Amino acid sequence: MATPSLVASVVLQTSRALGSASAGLRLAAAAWNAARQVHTSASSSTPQLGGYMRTGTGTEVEAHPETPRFFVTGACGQIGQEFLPFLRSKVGVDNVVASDVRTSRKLLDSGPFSYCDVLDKDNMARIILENGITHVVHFATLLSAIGERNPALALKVNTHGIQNVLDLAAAHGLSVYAPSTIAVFGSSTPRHNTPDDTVMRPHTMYGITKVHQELLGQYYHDRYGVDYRSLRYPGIISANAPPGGGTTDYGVEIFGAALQTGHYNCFLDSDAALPMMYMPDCLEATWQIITAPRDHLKQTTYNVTAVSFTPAELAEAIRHRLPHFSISYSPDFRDSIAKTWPASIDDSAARQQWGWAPKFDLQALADDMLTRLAAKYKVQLPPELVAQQQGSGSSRSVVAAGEKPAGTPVAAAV
Ligand SMILES: NC(=O)c1ccc[n+]([C@@H]2O[C@H](COP(=O)([O-])OP(=O)(O)OC[C@H]3O[C@@H](n4cnc5c(N)ncnc54)[C@H](O)[C@@H]3O)[C@@H](O)[C@H]2O)c1
Ligand SMILES: C[C@@H](O)[C@H](N)C(=O)O
Repeated sequence: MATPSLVASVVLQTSRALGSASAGLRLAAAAWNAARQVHTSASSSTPQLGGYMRTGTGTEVEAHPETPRFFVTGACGQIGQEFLPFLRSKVGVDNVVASDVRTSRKLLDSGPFSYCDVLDKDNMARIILENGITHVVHFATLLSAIGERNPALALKVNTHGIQNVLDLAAAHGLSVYAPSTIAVFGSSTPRHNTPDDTVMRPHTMYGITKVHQELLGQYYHDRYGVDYRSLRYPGIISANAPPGGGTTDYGVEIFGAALQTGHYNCFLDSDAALPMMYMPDCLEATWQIITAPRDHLKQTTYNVTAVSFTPAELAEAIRHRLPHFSISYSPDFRDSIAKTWPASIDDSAARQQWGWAPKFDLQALADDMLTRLAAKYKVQLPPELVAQQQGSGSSRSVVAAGEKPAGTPVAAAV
């Protein structure tokens, strides 16, 4: 069966090749709409057009909109802030409704925004119906460290949030993308090259709620036909938005400290190896899984990674550009969490089934972070890094599909 994702992604790729963005979007919208009607009528998930309270029969007006329309929860977070402009550049500003329980001037000025607490299912239903939403991107979550500070709230937000999203998806025939995490694994999981399908006995409340999310997504897919897709992100490193309270946050903080004070006191120990990814790779992976042809996907959740490194190795990559940078270590409870997570993960299924291939290795990531943050903090960078960045136009290190990036070799990240 031709899925909306398949048809629209083929059309988007074709239009990209033709170099015509607006024509491409129109084509994609038409193809998406045609395929979506086939998909919806053939799906085992019958939209309850009278709403989930079954108060009437409703009309089809909002069920088959002209274009894919996205609703993003937790849009003010580290990933949401960067995914929002990325997604809007692909599908159009007005086809993406951002939401969160907080906001910013930038977010409000950038396109449609609605206040939405993911615990409030009625409000979420209202936004979905009023805006003709077809896809939910669910980012609203409490991360690992903040979750250990308030486990009861993490349990509530993380489990009820995804349940509300999935219930509404089943009721209204929506597709759902909700990321998972390497935190689903625990100390009894194989720690190196961790496969997709393995022991999941996490020790944090965050990890427990994400195992629940993965299983619930699979259940709604199998039972109600919900097109649920998920990636297990590693730690995400980004220059624009600050991280939201996780164990991998050191990987962002270290750059600000290096440029502003020349020293960083790390809350993980020097040898705490973790899988990581730079934000541009995270955005691409997310778009790729959302638009991947349904029949290419053999599972609902995939491991994805780019590079594995320890705090000491990241410090070395920074010192390569800023020789005076120094680091000290004061491991706290986050180090204990990190030690229960994989040092590296196996993402070969993602590579084989839908073509996942990261572009940034450790040094490329470090160089790009330093360049962007130096501009933000108005700090002078070493001339050779400036020259190299200007010369290449970008510090990307393209990694061929199926290869591991050239950072720390996975086997050595022990
Ligand atoms: N950032 C990473 O390194 C990383 C790694 C693995 C997985 N993930 C996953 O990616 C997703 C996004 O993570 P992030 O790093 O952007 O998180 P974040 O903490 O930066 O952002 C989460 C957002 O959710 C919002 N939120 C919290 N409670 C809410 C509620 N009740 N209703 C609505 N919004 C609420 C917060 O205000 C915040 O803006 C999460 O599912 C997370 O598990 C992130
Ligand atoms: C790994 C991930 O899920 C998040 N960055 C955290 O540390 O909690």
